[in-house]
This record gives sequence, structure tokens and C-alpha cells, in this order.
Amino acid sequence: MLERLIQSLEASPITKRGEYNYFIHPITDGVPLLEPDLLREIGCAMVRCLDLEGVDKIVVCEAMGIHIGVGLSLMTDIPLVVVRKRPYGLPGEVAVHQTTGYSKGELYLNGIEAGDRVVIVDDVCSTGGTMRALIGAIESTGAEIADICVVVGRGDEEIGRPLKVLVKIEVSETRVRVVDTCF
Ligand SMILES: O=P(O)(O)OC[C@H]1O[C@H](OP(=O)(O)OP(=O)(O)O)[C@H](O)[C@@H]1O
Ligand code: HPA
Repeated sequence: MLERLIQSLEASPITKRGEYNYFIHPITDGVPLLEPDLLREIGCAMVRCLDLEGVDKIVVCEAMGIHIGVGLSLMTDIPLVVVRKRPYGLPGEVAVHQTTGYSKGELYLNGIEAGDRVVIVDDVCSTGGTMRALIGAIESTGAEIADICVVVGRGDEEIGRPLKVLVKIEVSETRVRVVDTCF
């Protein structure tokens, strides 16, 4: 079911960001271009993988969670919340600090209320810093997190909850190797 994703991941170029071996792939970087077949494959896999029972909102993080969330929202009719990297100052906005393997920043959550049942989806989970920040922000609103799924998992960082991963990879200085898949 995930042939396109697996094949394209294993063809990813690697670049260094400090000490971090950064793989470049259409799903995680938007370049060189996103093929509809690949987006559809991922959308179908996410629908199959996630517990969407009674879910009110899909939460994604700017920027590279957005296309994943849009696909899932169109397939499920569940509204989408985009966590932004700049503040809007709206009532109830939650600010949270994000640290990844190669960067630091602030995230701003709007549109989630106490009692909401949500799923989080993202392109990749690496150090888990972004996912931990998202979980903390959502929990602080009193919403319930029904499920979490990422397209690509690299590393085994603890996020304090079960994490569903479509494809697990290892990244060396020269290549990506797919080591497990969810189906
Ligand atoms: O597990 P982590 O180490 O936190 O890494 C994963 C995060 O890193 C990337 O986001 P990034 O902040 O680079 O922004 P982008 O989506 O704009 O590329 C990616 O989209 C994830 O959200
Ligand atoms: N590639 C693309 N996006 C990422 C990576 C990576 O290696 N790590 C975290 N987000």
C-alpha cells in the first residue's frame, strides 16, 4: 500500500544541518514537487490507520503538516486546525516552544476548545520536540487527543503517548533506509 512512499524515501538526497543528517523529500519539504498519487496513497493510509471515531478536528503544524491535513480533511469532512509559527493574538491562543533536531521556535495554537476530540497528524517525527509541544498545547486547552499519526518516523523519541508511524526510517550521511511500515 505504501510503495510510492517507500520508493521515494529511499531515493531521498541527504544534506547536513549542523550534525543532523537531513533527508529531503516532497512530503517533508514540498520539493521538488508533490505528486497527487503520493498524496492520495498517504491520505488513504492515514484514514486506515487513525482512530477517527467522534473526532471533531484535525490538528497539523505549519508548514509541512498542512498538505497532509488538507488531504485527510477532504477525505473525512473533519475540519482542520493549522498550528502557526506566528501569533495572531486571538482570544484563547496558546503559545508553546518547539525544539527540533536542527531548529528552535514558537508555535501558536488557535481554534481548539475544551471538550474537542482531535487527532494530530504531521509529516515527520524525529526528536519528538514538535509533537511534545503540540500535545502540551492541545492538552492545556482541555481537548482530548484521540490519536496521533505521522507519515515518517525517524528516531525513537518518547512523546508520552502512542505514536502511529506509516513508515519508519533510518538516515545515515548518505542514504535513507526504510526499516518498518505500519501495514
Ligand atoms: O521531531 P522533530 O525533531 O520536532 O522534527 C519534526 C518536525 O520538523 C519539521 O518541522 P519544521 O519545524 O522544520 O518546519 P517545517 O514544517 O516548516 O519544515 C517537521 O515538519 C516536523 O514538524
Ligand atoms: N527531513 C525533512 N524534514 C524533517 C527532517 C528531515 O530529516 N527531520 C525533521 N523534519
